[in-house]
Amino acid sequence: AELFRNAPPTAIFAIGAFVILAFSLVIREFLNPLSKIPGPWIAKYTDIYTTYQFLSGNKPRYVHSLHKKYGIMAPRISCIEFEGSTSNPVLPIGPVVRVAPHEVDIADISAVKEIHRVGGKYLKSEFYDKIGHRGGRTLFNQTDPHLHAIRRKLLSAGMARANIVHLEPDVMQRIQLTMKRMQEENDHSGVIDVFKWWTFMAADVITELSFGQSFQTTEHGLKTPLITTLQKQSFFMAVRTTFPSLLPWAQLLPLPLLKEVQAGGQRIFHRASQAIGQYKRMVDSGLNTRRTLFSNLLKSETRELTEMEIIQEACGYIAAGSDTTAITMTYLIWSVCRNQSIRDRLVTEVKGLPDGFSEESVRDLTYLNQVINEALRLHSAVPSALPRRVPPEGATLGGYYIPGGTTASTQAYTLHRDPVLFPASESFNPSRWENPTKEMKAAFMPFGGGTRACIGIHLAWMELLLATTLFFRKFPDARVSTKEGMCDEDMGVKAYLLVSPKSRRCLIEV
Ligand code: HEM
Repeated sequence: AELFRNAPPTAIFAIGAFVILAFSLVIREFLNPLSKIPGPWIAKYTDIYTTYQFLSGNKPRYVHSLHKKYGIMAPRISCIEFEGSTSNPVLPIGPVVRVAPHEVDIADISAVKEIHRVGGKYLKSEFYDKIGHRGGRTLFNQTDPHLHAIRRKLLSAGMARANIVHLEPDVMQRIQLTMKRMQEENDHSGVIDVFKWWTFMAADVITELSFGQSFQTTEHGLKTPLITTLQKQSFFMAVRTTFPSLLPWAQLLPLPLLKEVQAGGQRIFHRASQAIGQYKRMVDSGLNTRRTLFSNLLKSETRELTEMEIIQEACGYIAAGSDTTAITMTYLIWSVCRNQSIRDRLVTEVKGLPDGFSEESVRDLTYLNQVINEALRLHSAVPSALPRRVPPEGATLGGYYIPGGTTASTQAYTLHRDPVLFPASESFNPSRWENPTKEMKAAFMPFGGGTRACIGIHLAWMELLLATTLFFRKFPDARVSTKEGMCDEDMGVKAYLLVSPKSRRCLIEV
């Protein structure tokens, strides 16, 4: 009391305001239905710690640790039911955890399936509004379901399996060139940086298929600013979505990182607009009749998207279709090369193919498919939260009522590490896919799911099948190098929306 009597009025006012604020926060939290959901205390009041984990490239691991830690406190769901089957009645990880005041993460498979259902009501959250460079809208970040459906319909024909099959020769040639260039690097320096070459390969495939002409990074073999941007784009996306209001001021603020993020987006946009402009002129003058992913959209009689919309879509394809494939291939090669028995079994299978094999003939190779599935499981290129908004009426997910407007995220990192479905989940074991259960298949979501599932899945699978086969046919003795200080730590993961190896390299000796 003595202290208060002598305190200046401003201090008393400040303390009073603080007490009232703290009290109202506690009351609000007490009345909030989300307060029943287990999670760390800080997540009830602020998203600051989760944002810190996101910007540090650690959010998927952090959220997974919450599922493990708070699993014990969660109400038990009697079972996860799928048609005709019942799984283990005890969930070993928490089905729902709170990660921020208005965000929960869901690992209960039935709830995940409901969220990512075709035609479902869980729309992409406002997180996606902030992804595009200068507010650009693409299929990937469109949050309006009606506009998304129109755009998806337009782009689906190009990405359909029937069309992708026609593009196989281009993909095959590009991968063959990548093998040749890898061999040259090995002859020259004794090691191959496969992360670099897969990034070149994937960037060239998607640009060639989009514009009828690749950026030719495989030919030049140089890490151009564009390639560096692609390798850093996941981090750039994290910055863009965390500080959206600062970005328009990037040129005026003394923050080099913001300038770099803006310049990166600008670089991809500039290259895409040049390439689309050139391709369109050739199509208009009848000089280029090569089939591409955008052929139909560029024909003058059926022009349904403006040139600007096609450029933005092409930027989206470059961003979504290059790093994802390159990362998957890099971790696949690294994982296989670390285990001689896995490598030898795969080599035996692919060596048996005749020269001049096609994708058709590798599509059903048993062990090859198991290896790819396991790489997509353990080293998902998109392991992180795919945030969706709970519909206005609210929903019961994983045994909890979640009010409308809450962000319900799901992350492949946790789904792919369910210890019941994937025992010894941290080990790379392709044989676990010999006889996958329905539950394993349901939990396996490397390409997302439902209406917003990856449109590039057929192209991605074609690249993964052909690149893995060609690599192990050409380099049957491939092993992880220890030259230049290469060690497991280099392959530690930085995970934003996409992952990348910490050191941005993966050295292999062949
Ligand atoms: C191994 C390679 C790939 C992986 C793991 C992958 C993964 C994913 C995932 C998880 C999503 C859902 C994202 C979300 O819900 O927010 C997605 C969507 C998407 N992906 Fe892929 N992707 C791959 C390759 C490709 C390729 C080659 C393309 C080619 C352009 C592509 C284009 C897209 C697009 C445009 C979307 C948005 C679809 C929509 O919202 O309708 N992806 N991808």
